[in-house]
Amino acid sequence: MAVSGFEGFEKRLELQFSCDQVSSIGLRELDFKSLEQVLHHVQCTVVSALANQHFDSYVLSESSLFVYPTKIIIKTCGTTQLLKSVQPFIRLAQTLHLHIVSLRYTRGSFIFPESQPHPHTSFNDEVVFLNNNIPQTLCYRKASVIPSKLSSHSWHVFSAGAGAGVEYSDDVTYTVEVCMTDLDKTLSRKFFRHPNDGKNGDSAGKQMTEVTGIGCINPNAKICDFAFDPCGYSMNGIDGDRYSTIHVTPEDGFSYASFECVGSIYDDDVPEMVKKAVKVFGPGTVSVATTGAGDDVCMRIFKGMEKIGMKGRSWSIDEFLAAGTVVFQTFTSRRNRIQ
Ligand SMILES: C[S@+](CC[C@H](N)C(=O)[O-])C[C@H]1O[C@@H](n2cnc3c(N)ncnc32)[C@H](O)[C@@H]1O
Repeated sequence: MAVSGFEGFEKRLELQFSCDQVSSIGLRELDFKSLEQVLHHVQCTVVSALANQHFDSYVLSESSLFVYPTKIIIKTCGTTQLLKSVQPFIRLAQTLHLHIVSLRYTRGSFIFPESQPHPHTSFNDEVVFLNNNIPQTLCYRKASVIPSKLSSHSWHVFSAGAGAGVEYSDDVTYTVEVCMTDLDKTLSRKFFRHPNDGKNGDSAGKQMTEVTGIGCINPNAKICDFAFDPCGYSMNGIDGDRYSTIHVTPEDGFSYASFECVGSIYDDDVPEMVKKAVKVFGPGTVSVATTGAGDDVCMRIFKGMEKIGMKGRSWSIDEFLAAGTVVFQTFTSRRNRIQ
């Protein structure tokens, strides 16, 4: 951990691959040892895993990894070097005759930016690194920092694709990334372990899932959870072909929690899930970045947040040829106002 405190804000990478003849399991064919070697470059490890017929999910020492037949999603926090996984993942996929067709990198604003190692020393450094480490075939590129009215919350996006709209052309799903800071202190305490409780990371995590209400956010999801010692919590939820994930840094002074899930334009349970997830933490500030959803989904998220006492502070939109529309909303709790 950095001397200042633990950096909760995750870096997130989504890599989409394609192949002339994709086997039914595609990237899921990669052996665990190869994945561990990539994670070694990033500087994190697997602490727990869960899979179904659609994808594999891993809880990491710093956040999560999801492996689908043609897609990898990895988010890591702390001082991990996430972008060092780009080339190794592309090379591993090539061994299965899969080639990369799009990449999306997103993150919020670090609480402790000065503690980040290269290439995460600044967004500019990250963009230079990405431009130098992805193939020329990903020629539709754009980097943007989406601002908000809260100086502590901006949304950093880099997207690259082999064709305009290649990633989302026939995709009916969208992604919601929620970042929460200044968590309610009483609720945060639930993410601290009890000394000598005789539990391990898995059983303590299971108990946290139950007592905090996280298990009720999507009652259909199977959950893989882990409690860190002395505090901290991570979970992956799997529901058919959709994942959800929560990570919690409960320490006072730099408390942070994130919720991420996938929605479909054909159903409308995501705004309700976002509302339930935010209620678990009672945060002072919340940002919600929605990628590839329509206005009505964003409006329902906005209204849901206002219903639970959050005041909408900003709503910004940016367009990415390779990723679609990104809507970035911020909120503050009516219990306090943080600039
Ligand atoms: C990995 S978890 C969740 C990460 C997530 N991005 C977040 O901050 O919400 C981080 C929390 O676990 C705690 N923790 C305890 N042991 C840890 C370990 N070995 N590796 C990473 N975090 C650990 C940290 O202090 C922090 O509170």
